[in-house]
Amino acid sequence: MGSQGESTFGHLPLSTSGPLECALRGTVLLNHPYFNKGSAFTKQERHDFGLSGLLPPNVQTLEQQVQRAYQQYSSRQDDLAKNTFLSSMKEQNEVLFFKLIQDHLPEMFSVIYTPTEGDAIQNYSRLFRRPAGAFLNIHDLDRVHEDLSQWGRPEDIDYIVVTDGEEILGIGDQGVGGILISIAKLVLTTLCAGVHPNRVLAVVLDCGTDNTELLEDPLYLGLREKRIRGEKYDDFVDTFVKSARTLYPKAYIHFEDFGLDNARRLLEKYRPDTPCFNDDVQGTGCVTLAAILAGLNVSKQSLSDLRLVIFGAGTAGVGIADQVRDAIAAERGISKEEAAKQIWLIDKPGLLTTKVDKLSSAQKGFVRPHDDWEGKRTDLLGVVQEVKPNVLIGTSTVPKAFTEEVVRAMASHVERPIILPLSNPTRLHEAVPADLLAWTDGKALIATGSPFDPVKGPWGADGQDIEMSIAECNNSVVFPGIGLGSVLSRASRVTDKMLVAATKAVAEMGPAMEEGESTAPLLPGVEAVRDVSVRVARKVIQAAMEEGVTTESDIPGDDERLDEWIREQMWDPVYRPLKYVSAEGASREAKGEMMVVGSLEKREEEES
Ligand SMILES: NC(=O)C1=CN([C@@H]2O[C@H](COP(=O)(O)OP(=O)(O)OC[C@H]3O[C@@H](n4cnc5c(N)ncnc54)[C@H](O)[C@@H]3O)[C@@H](O)[C@H]2O)C=CC1
Ligand SMILES: CC(=O)C(=O)O
Ligand SMILES: [Mg+2]
Repeated sequence: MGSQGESTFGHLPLSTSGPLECALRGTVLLNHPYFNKGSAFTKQERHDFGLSGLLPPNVQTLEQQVQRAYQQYSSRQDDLAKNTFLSSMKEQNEVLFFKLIQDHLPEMFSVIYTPTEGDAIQNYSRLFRRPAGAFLNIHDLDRVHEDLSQWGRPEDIDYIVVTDGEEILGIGDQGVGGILISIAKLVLTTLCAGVHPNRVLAVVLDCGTDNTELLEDPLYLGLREKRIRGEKYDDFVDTFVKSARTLYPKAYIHFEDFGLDNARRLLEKYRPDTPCFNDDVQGTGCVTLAAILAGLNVSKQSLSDLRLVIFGAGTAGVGIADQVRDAIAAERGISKEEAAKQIWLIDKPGLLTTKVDKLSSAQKGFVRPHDDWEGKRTDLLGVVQEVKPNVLIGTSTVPKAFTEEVVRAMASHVERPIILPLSNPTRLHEAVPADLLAWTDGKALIATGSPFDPVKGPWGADGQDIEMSIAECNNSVVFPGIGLGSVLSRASRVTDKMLVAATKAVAEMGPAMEEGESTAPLLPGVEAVRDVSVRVARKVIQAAMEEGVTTESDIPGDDERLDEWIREQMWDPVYRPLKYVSAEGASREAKGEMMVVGSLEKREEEES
């Protein structure tokens, strides 16, 4: 990037401060979301960039703009309208967009992410105003490289999120609308981990859709045909990965919301020689293991005591099982096969035993011998009664599957049942916290896939009412930090040890660990996200160094300097002074030829 300078550490940082060179003027500048400051352009800038007469005279601060934007946001009738308002603001003024959300993160998190983003994705073709991100078409294999090449030079992209739209946020196949999950995850990497918003790329691989509602919708914007699978699909994904690697060799590739058959298969294919990560498998595995570790800390148990039942053995469920199994094996010094015996997976046929047909290779590592279960109930209640688990996880998309009977059966065997209903969006949760607490007399240790309000009840030491905060157990707690650490260290791969390090960092920052309080949330909340990301990134970088997979040479050795090095490179939503440069010889950044280059059409009604 043209305006980058040397950092105090003597290497080229990802984000910088100080004046920003800009070759745009007048309305073109006002319509460019990266450079636009709206009413906050200073008098000097208005003079230098030909803005006089294009703005009302009062020069305002970013804080005043945030105040106005928040009022506008609050006046929107419902969460989907708020989500649309924010998307529109992102197209007008990026700094204001990120600053507004950063200042109201606990309130807005669920509007920019699950559950509201799920509604926006379901309505993508109806709400569509302007395109954002890269749309790749399975029928245009020979165009993939060129289509992808428009987003910058080799050094311009740090972070790519790609989806094929098949299994979005628990709402199933959303076809081309999946582009919005790629965009939402990138917004979180910037908000939570300071990844530069202009150095990222959102991609959807359009392979058709099996969602009949979309196929029948005349306004649907994606390929109107059944999903293409098999060799053609694999060639398409492979062409994307190879093109991305060639065009943007430094970029980290984050796979999101691929279908069950593909998520793990693709991860295993590309992991050995690509800096890539599957959030639903690995991110979910890490954050859930962190919640379990925090819960066991409260119940004064360890991984050796763990008896884990997972309801819904799909991408997320098996991803969690893998992560937990590996942690047990490491802690107990036993084989993975032995460690897997502490985990029971349930899917549609009931408990996965050797008698169940059509098991995926990933599920096979966790099957129980059929003989052990001959004549026993293998439904959720039966398994809970038999196994007496201390941890129960839901990744099934079956709402209310954790019934009162199931939960009471669990609580009758363990003092502090750890219960994690993780299915998104909110309406698909296997149970809601208020019920779980009521059925367990406030004993349940809970974390949920989408955010929930605190729950009040008579669970204080002397029976007095207390309010319990409910931790959100969502991969968003951990993937931004893993991505930041991988990008900053330019890791050539994301190894298991890097993931374990990330998990430990999240677990140790959870209030339940830090405060040792039995009513404290199991995981850190959104208000702590940036600190969590710095810690996760530090641990990930240190693990990457131990593994010998870093390609960045200037990484400081000690914790304090490393934290400073990380923080220094995190992007912050602040206005930088603009310095006019003529277009001739100007950098691509100065000419606005970067990621967020929007079309110059008239903007939405919102003022910025
Ligand atoms: N909180 C978080 O960080 C995350 C939450 N999730 C959520 O987890 C849920 C599952 O996601 P994926 O694993 O990607 O989907 P998936 O489709 O791969 O897995 C769902 C599994 O549940 C099983 N299932 C469906 N009905 C069932 C029933 N009646 N009894 C038992 N099993 C049943 C399915 O057969 C499938 O194996 C979604 O709601 C998703 O939003 C996923 C990733 C991260
Ligand atoms: C959180 C997430 O990644 C999912 O629900 O798919
Ligand atoms: Mg996901």
